[in-house]
Amino acid sequence: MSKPIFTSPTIIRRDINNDIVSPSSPTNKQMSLLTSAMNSPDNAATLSFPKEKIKVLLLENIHSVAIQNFKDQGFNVESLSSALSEDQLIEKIKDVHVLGLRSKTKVTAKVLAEAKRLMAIGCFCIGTDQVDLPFAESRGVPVFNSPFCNSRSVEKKSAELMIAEIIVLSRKIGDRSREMHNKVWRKESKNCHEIRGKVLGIIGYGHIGSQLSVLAEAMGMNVVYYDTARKLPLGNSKACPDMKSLLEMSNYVTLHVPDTEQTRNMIGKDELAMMRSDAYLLNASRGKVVDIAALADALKGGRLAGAAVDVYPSEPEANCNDWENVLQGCPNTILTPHIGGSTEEAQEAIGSEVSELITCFINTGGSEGSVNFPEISIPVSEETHRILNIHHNKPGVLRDINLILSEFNVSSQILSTRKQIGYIIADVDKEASKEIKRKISALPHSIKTRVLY
Ligand SMILES: NC(=O)C1=CN([C@@H]2O[C@H](COP(=O)(O)OP(=O)(O)OC[C@H]3O[C@@H](n4cnc5c(N)ncnc54)[C@H](O)[C@@H]3O)[C@@H](O)[C@H]2O)C=CC1
Ligand SMILES: O=C(O)CCC(=O)C(=O)O
Repeated sequence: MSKPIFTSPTIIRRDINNDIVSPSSPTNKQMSLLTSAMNSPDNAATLSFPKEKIKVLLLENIHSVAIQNFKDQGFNVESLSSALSEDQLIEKIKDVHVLGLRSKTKVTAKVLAEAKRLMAIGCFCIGTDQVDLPFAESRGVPVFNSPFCNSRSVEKKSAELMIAEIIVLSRKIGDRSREMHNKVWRKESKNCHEIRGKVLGIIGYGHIGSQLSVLAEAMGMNVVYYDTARKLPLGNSKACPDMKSLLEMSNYVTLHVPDTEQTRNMIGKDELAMMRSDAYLLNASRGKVVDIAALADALKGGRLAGAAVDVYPSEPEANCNDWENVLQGCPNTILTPHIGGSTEEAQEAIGSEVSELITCFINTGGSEGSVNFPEISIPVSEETHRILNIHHNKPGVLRDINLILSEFNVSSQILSTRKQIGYIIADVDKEASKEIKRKISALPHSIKTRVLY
């Protein structure tokens, strides 16, 4: 899981070249630590940032380790405990360079269109469905996440949570506990079962699903899974040819798929009807994957033995005391407020990983770990300046860039493309960087160009 991460701005090591520095603070030595020259429509003139002018907006209570990492870089950090609505975000995003969020803030095309200075987005979680990734890509904004750190609590944290819920459902602990709090002593074993020897059906056998598979087998369960991609079966687990066969044979069905057009409402009335009437459904993936009205009907009608739900089609932006949901009051139903990734261990690891990926991108241009951007990095050199160029991926653009570069001494160069954009890093002679930057910025297909030195 660990990737080499640059936490310090090693490429930038001397006083800023006055030709490139913003006239507003030419003597600030700090400015030598980071110079960013972006040619987006709003800041076509060369811009150089003192580090404290890099504005980082963190939403949804991101772990303090991330705040500290950004502050250690000298960035200006604002951290809020809740999500922001689209309108609130549009208002705030205008002068933000780095946006950090978790699962609730929606970064729509409308928001991104206003984000003229945005250099990077950090999803301090696994899922990235809350960000319009193609639009961010088209604007040259890389999105980073933490695909692994969250996993054991969801995989690891979450996988641990799922194991806990499987046992709690099987022994009806939720209902018994609620009764005890209401003075009811009801000791019974009817419809309570061991999990050993039971079939766990995992839909989505990725990081979380496969971690869960290992834990479940260790507890004596038989694991089957269904995934649209070919997956290596871990331990004795077995792939199902289709979702129907998994639904029919499983005592527990657990969902670990991303939110996509294909997975929305993938469990509805028909799929619930395929499940055994003594089976349980668990969903800690995304709320829209399950039709919760149909699930509530099945639970109330006794057509399912219970459910554990962590995610909902609509979730509040912050903690509240007036949350309402159709699943409230359903028998043997555990409802949790999207806590699959909420352990201190996971939040700290995520905070650290994502802030380091973003810092690396800002300080060196290295884009490894991005989910919507060409992933490249090359070692930094003391001897050169670094040109970073993001451009529309059109025929001829590389020829035009290389024509410019061919006039100068280039010590290293790397290019990678995705559907819409190309990203090039070139290390060039120090004296030439300003001119190269100016020429490449002027190319019709350039989206953003930065110089690091
Ligand atoms: N409740 C919570 O707090 C958390 C929820 N999550 C959610 O869990 C999801 C899964 O996380 P990971 O396992 O890390 O993701 P992953 O990307 O490693 O695995 C997802 C798997 O689902 C499969 N898949 C995609 N579409 C499918 C379909 N239509 N049918 C069957 N399989 C399909 C993929 O091939 C992949 O193997 C995340 O996308 C996120 O939405 C993640 C962390 C915490
Ligand atoms: O903890 C969170 O806010 C989000 C967890 C989650 O859903 C994810 O990692 O995708």
